[in-house]
Amino acid sequence: MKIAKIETAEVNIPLVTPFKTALRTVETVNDIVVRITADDGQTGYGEAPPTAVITGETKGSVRCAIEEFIAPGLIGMEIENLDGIMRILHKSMVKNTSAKAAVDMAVYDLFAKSCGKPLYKVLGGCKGEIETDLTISVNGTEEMVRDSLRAIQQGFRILKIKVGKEGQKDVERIKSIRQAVGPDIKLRIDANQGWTAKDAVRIIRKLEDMGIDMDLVEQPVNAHDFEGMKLVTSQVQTPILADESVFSAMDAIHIIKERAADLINIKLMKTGGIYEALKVCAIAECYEVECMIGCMLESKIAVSAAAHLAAAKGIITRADLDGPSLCREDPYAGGPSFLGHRIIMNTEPGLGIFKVPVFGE
Ligand SMILES: C[C@H](N)C(=O)N[C@@H](CCC(=O)O)C(=O)O
Ligand SMILES: [Mg+2]
Repeated sequence: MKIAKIETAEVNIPLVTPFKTALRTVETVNDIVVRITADDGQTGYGEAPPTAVITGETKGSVRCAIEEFIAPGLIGMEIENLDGIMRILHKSMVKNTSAKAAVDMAVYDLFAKSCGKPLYKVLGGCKGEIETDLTISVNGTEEMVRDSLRAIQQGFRILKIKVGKEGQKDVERIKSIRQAVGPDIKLRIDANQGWTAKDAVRIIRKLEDMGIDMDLVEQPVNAHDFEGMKLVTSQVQTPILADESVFSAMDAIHIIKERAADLINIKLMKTGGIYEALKVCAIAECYEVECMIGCMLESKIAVSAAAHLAAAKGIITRADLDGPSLCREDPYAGGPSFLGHRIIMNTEPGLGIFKVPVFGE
């Protein structure tokens, strides 16, 4: 089975409510999708969100990277030569990790289809189901409490609370949500780089002193502030998760060896896809550092690829794969079922997705 054609298109899906973090506010999932067609007519799908504030990519840069730099080197290659494809893909240009991820997942989709198995089984996994959290956007405290209670009514047992706007208000936000949801709901706190290291230590310690239990605090300080990450990790009890600080396997080695975080958030859009994400998993396994699998504002194609990786790897113990739950509609057919907090893996080969309307299917 050879790669015959690589196409891109744009998908636009409104969100249920605006998605707000310390870095940005977004109202729609407006991503680039990829279709790779093999010479026997089989298709593989991928997706890349233009998360300029995190990866530096835009819709235009993703399309240009795929069409002008990545695709030309891959046309005609045998899908069975997965290692060769990945080496060429990753050498095609530096950075542009979301563009690479979209092509990488479409290749893995086709590879798994050629094996006749769902991707997570090809990757050696056997988890048929995984649990995701749901993100609560950063807003006024009352609105965040309301959104948290609604999420619980929908069945979510883990909430990812966005903060990082104003230190004192963030303490109020987290305290009020904990009081409203009770002790059994897990709270993950994501500051999206919004605090200074000293702020972060003060805020987290204050919450700890009030007896407020947090599953983890994600990316408290600037992505490049390794010393800050190290300081926070060493000064608080709550586990610190590196998100924007870890893109590649080399970043993971650096963060882990420096003890600059307790946990790592793997996102295909940061690693450049499954191939590099597997290396991050291997490194994390060596050091027994647990990982979370996360997503950007992605629809079901990209989040399905992440779910397959999570279903395959034991070192991924947490999932923040709420992209499809944040979308108002699901335009695709097939793939894992996203039923609130439950993600049930597909039994069909590959990612399982078989209809992507923007390609006229
Ligand atoms: C959507 C997911 N729950 C999430 O919060 N992802 C990112 C932010 C992604 C974005 O801005 O698109 C994160 O920081 O973990
Ligand atoms: Mg994050």
